[in-house]
Amino acid sequence: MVKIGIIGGSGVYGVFEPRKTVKVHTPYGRPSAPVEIGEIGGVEVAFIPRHGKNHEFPPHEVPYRANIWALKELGVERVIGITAVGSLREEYKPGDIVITDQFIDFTKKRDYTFYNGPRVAHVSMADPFCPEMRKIFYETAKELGFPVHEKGTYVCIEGPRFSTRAESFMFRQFAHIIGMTLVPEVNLARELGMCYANIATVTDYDVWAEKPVDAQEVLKVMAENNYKVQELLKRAVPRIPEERHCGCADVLKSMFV
Ligand SMILES: CSC[C@H]1O[C@H](OP(=O)(O)O)[C@H](O)[C@@H]1O
Ligand SMILES: Nc1ncnc2[nH]cnc12
Repeated sequence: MVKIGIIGGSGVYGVFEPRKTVKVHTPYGRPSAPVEIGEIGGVEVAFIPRHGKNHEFPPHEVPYRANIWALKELGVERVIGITAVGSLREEYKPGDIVITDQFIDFTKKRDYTFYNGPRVAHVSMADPFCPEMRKIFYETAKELGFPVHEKGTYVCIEGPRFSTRAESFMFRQFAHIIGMTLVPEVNLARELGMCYANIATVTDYDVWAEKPVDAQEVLKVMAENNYKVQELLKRAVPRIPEERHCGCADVLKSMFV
C-alpha cells in the first residue's frame, strides 16, 4: 500500500521517476492525471499533478474529489499538497517556503464534500493541517537552510483571475499568502480521515504591492524554486513515521449526523 500522496501544483511536475502509472476511476470521475507511483528516499509515494499533465485544469476545474478519492483508494493516509502562492506581507518573500497552518476560504463554487446526502457530515477544520507532518517539514527546511515560515494563513480565492488591488488590501488584513487551490483539497482529505500538509512556495507579491502579478512570473519563479521543494521532499518524506500519532483521523468519530 502507498501511504504517502503528493499533489503537485503549478510548476511542479514529477517529483520522482515513476515506477508505474495507475489509471484510477472514481465515483467522481478521473483524477487530474493517471497516478504515478515511485519512491522518495526509499518510501513509496503516489503523485498527481493537480492541474493535469499539461496544465489543462484551471484551479476552479481541478477534479479535487477524484484526486483525493484516488489517493485514498491506493492506500494513502497522508497527503502533501504543493502550492505556488502570492505574498500578502512584506516579510513573506518570493522564494520563501511556508508551512501553512490556517486557511480562509474565498472560493465560490466547488465540490466541497463527499457527503451530499443522504449521509451528512460536518467535519471539524479548526486545525486543518497535520501537526506531525508540519513539524517535520518546518524542521527539515530549516536544516536545509531554506527560508521558511513555520506558519501562515492561506486565503484561497476562486480564480482563475488574480485579485483586484482592493481585494488584495482586504486579504492582507487577515492572511499572509494567497492562492487558488488549497480549498477544497484540504477539507476533502480530512473528510476521508487523511492527514494533509501544505508546502507553499511564494512566487510573487500580490497586487497590494506596486507591480501586478502575472501568471508567467508565477511559473518562472516556481520553476526557479522547484529544487527547494524537491530537496525538502527528499529529506523530509523518509522522516514521516509510518504510523500516525497526530489524531487527524479522529474527526471521523464525530463528524456524521
Ligand atoms: C499559474 S498562476 C496561478 C495558479 O498558481 C497556483 O497554483 P497551485 O496552487 O496549483 O500551485 C494558484 O493557486 C493558481 O492555481
Ligand atoms: N498572487 C497570487 N494570487 C493568487 N494565486 C496565486 N498563485 C501564485 N501567486 C498568486
